[in-house]
Amino acid sequence: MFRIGQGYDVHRLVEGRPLILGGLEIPHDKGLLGHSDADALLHAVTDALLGAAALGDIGRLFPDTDAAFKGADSRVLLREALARVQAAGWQVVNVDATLIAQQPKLAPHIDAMRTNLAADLAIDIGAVNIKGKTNETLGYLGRCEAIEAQAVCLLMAAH
Ligand SMILES: Nc1ccn([C@@H]2O[C@H](COP(=O)(O)O)[C@@H](O)[C@H]2O)c(=O)n1
Ligand SMILES: C[C@@]1(CO)OP(=O)(O)OP(=O)(O)OC[C@H]1O
Repeated sequence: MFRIGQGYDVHRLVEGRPLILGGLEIPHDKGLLGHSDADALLHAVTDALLGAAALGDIGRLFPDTDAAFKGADSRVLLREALARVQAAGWQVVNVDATLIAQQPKLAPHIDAMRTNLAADLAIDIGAVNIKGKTNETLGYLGRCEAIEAQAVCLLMAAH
């Protein structure tokens, strides 16, 4: 049996924060604001996993009112979500994601992000795809006020 899940996240770009995406620190003059490290890509992937397994969403598992998650490494949150998904009898088949970022250019960092995601999801790098898009200068994404992530995930019954 197979199940599909979808995830979405957006975080505001501000000065004085590192830009963390896919578990990487990417050189940029601004970073994403959030309770955790604000890794929008990993949050969208986490929600896609949880969605496919009908296990709710990232904010229910890791509330942004809980001091335990302040400054949290989103890779740790993703691995914990994966453990819940696996405990419910599922394994990840593949993940595909899109990052909408007017700046910076993400292409040089895509493979390193895929490596991190593949490691955290315990799947082959060939089962992880990440795409960068600008927003053609339109709206708040186009004005570099935020970065958005969208993800889909396919799960397969483990047994
Ligand atoms: N932050 C980004 C945005 C885009 N790319 C790469 O550029 C290609 C063209 O993007 P458009 O938004 O103009 O369609 C896109 O397919 C990506 O390969 C990027 O690396 N980083
Ligand atoms: C990750 C959590 C928890 O630290 O906080 P944020 O970093 O603000 O991110 P968000 O995408 O709002 O997701 C859920 C949260 O509860």
